[in-house]
Amino acid sequence: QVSREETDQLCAENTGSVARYSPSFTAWEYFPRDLEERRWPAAVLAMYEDLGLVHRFGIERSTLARFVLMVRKGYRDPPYHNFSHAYSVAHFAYLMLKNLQLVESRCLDDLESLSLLTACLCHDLDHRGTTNSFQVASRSVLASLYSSEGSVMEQHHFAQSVCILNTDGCNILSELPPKDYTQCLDMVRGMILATDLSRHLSIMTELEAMATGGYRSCEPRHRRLLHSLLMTAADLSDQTKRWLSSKKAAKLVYREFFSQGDMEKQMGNDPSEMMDRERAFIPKLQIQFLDDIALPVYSLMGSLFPACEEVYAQTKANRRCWQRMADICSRRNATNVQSIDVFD
Ligand SMILES: Cc1nc2ccc(C(=O)NCC(C)C)cc2n2c(-c3cc(OC(C)(C)C)ccc3Cl)nnc12
Ligand SMILES: [Mg+2]
Ligand SMILES: [Zn+2]
Repeated sequence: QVSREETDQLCAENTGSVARYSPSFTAWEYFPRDLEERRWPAAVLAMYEDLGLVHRFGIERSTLARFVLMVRKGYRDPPYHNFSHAYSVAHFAYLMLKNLQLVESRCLDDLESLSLLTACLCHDLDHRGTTNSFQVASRSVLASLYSSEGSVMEQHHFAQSVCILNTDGCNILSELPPKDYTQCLDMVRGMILATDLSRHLSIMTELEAMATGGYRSCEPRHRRLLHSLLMTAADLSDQTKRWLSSKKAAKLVYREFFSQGDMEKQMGNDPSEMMDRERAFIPKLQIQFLDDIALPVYSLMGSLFPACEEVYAQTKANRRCWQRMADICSRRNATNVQSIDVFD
């Protein structure tokens, strides 16, 4: 649980305007992890307030403070999938809501805005730094619980979110009428499940059709598709920031992948190239990941929301940097993660 003084201290924080955290807090290029770590919970409170969600849904400040502190406690400390990732993903959702005016333009309503920010904050709760397939291969408890429906980790992340909401004094949705409460939880569940890569890949065709034909807010399917796209755009947002920040984030992802690969070797299994520190050539893998997964997401965002073009442009710029690194590294035939440190 969370101590009383911690909650009171956070609650007392005059979170005030978001400019207190940085003059560029609402800029696409702002890297939220540049804010000192102990101020992240206060910045999350400020985002809920700045979006008008505290007032609109009658959220008690102390409840929101306890909720955010419980969520922070609910994250473990793997290299990448820790609270700093959750906080960054929530910040990007805030940027999209703010800069694309998703509620003002009636693409989303208030309840979807509340669901999106909350889903982002909770979307990787209790992550162990290993993938869904590793859960199944290692016969983890989570696999025994969830592998029949797939999305093992994402189902667990949602279950953990519900646990926190059901903890005394942490239910930020308690003032919602029953219908809205159920709808919000249902949307948070769909949004968290949308961050399973295989689910994302399975809706790419529908997303492209929606981007070509235009978003129709009157169609429930379009709204669900938009929820999913916004979640993946937020989940990958490290790749839309300046080069050094996005490269550093990528290295943390590979630190997780490589330690999973080490465990797979100990289990007598052969890890995929991406997980194998002996075989992986990160620049090439990153170019593949950006081309196959990240760039299409921001290209779709750019075609649905012109104000998002610069995000797509920065991600393309980062891909060019990986290409330059691939050319230089392969000339020096330096292959593994240590060699790319020379660019720090
Ligand atoms: C820098 C960076 N490189 C990555 C390289 C590879 C992969 C990967 O999973 N490849 C699997 C093969 C089968 C293609 C993910 C990477 N990745 C993610 C990420 C994205 C996720 O899924 C959504 C958000 C739905 C796209 C889910 C989990 C993660 Cl860790 N975040 N940052 C990264
Ligand atoms: Mg995840
Ligand atoms: Zn994530």
